[in-house]
Amino acid sequence: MAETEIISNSDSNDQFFEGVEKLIEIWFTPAKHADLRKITRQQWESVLKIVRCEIISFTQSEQVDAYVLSESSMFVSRRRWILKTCGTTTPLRCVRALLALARDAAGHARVQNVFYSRRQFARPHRQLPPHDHFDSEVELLDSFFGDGRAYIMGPEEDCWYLYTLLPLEGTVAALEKEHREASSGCEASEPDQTIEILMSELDPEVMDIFTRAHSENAAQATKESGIDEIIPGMLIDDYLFDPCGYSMNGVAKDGSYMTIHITPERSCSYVSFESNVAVREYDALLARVLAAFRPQRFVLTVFASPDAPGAAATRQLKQFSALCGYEQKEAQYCRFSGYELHYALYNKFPS
Ligand SMILES: C[S@+](CC[C@H](N)C(=O)[O-])C[C@H]1O[C@@H](n2cnc3c(N)ncnc32)[C@H](O)[C@@H]1O
Repeated sequence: MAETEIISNSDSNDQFFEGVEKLIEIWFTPAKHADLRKITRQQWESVLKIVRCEIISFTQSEQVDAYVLSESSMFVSRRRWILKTCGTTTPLRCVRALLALARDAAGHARVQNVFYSRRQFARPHRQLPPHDHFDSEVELLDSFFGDGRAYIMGPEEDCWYLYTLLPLEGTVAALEKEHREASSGCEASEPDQTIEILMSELDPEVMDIFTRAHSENAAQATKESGIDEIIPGMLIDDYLFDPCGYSMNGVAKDGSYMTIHITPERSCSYVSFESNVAVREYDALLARVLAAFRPQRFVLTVFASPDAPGAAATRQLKQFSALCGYEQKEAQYCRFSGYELHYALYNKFPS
C-alpha cells in the first residue's frame, strides 16, 4: 500500500485524509482486436506503482474489469480506461506508461477522448507535483495529448476542474471526420453518460457506519447504509479500511458500473459517487444517494452524449433543486462535440 497520507490534526485529535479524487478517463479509438483487458495484472501493478497505490480487490462483468485500489478505483474495458485516486497519489505520472502499454500490449494506438477532472482539494499544498497546481496538471496533459482545453467551474474556493480534448462544438468538423475515418470498419461511438456526486460535510451518524468500531466488515456497512439499494442488481465488491474508510465498485451485466468512496473522518468527511448507469432521469438516483449520506454540500456533474438515455438530464436537474431540500448555488452547462456537460454546486437548505 502507498505511504500513508493520514496526518494527525492536533486541534481535534481527528486525522486528515484528502478524500477528493483525481479522475482520468481515456477513450481509445475503436480498433479491430484491440482490448485494454489484454493488459495483465502484473502490468497494471507496475503502472499503479507510479501512481503510489495498489490493487486490493478485483471483480468483473463481461464488459468491464473493476479494481478496488488502496486509494479508490480503476475500471478497464475494451477501449475505455478510468482511474480514480485520492490521497496524495499521482495518477498523471503514469499516463506515459499507460499509453505505451495500451499500444504494445492491447493494440490501442490512438486516443479518441480524454477527461481529467477533480474538485478543489481540501489541502492543495499537500499534493505532489503535478497535482499541486491545475496549471501543472494541464501542462503535463498537453505534453501527452497536444492541445487540450482546460475549464474551471464554480466559485474559486470550491471549484471543479476539467481538462478534455474535445473542443467546443462547432470547431471540430475536421477532427470528427478524421475519427469517423479512423473507426470505419469498427463500431461507431457508443452512447455514454456519467454522473458524479462529490459530497462533503456528511452526517456523522452515517459516517460512523464506515468505521471498524461500528461495522464488522464491508458487507455490513454496505447493507446498513443502503448502498446496496442505490442501484439494484449490481455485483458489489466492497472494502472496509482499518480503522475507518470504505471503497466499493459495482458492475452490472449491461456493462454499467458504480463506485463509491468514503472518508468518514469528521474534520474532512468526504464521499464520492460515480456511475455510468443509463437512466433517463437522475432525480430518483440522486435522492437515494443524498438520503444515504446526507451531505451539507455537494458538486454534481453529468456528462452525456446526445444519443444517451440521460441526454435530457440537464433540464431535470434544474427542477431537482426545488425538491430535495438543497439549494443550487451554481450551475454551468457546456456543450462539447459529442458530449454535454452539466455542473452544479448545491448547499443544504437552509445552509
Ligand atoms: C481509500 S478510502 C476512500 C477515499 C475516497 N477518495 C473518498 O471519497 O473519500 C480513504 C479512507 O480510508 C482510510 N484509510 C485507512 N487506511 C488507509 C490506507 N492504508 N490507505 C488509504 N486510505 C486508508 C482513510 O483514512 C480514509 O478515511
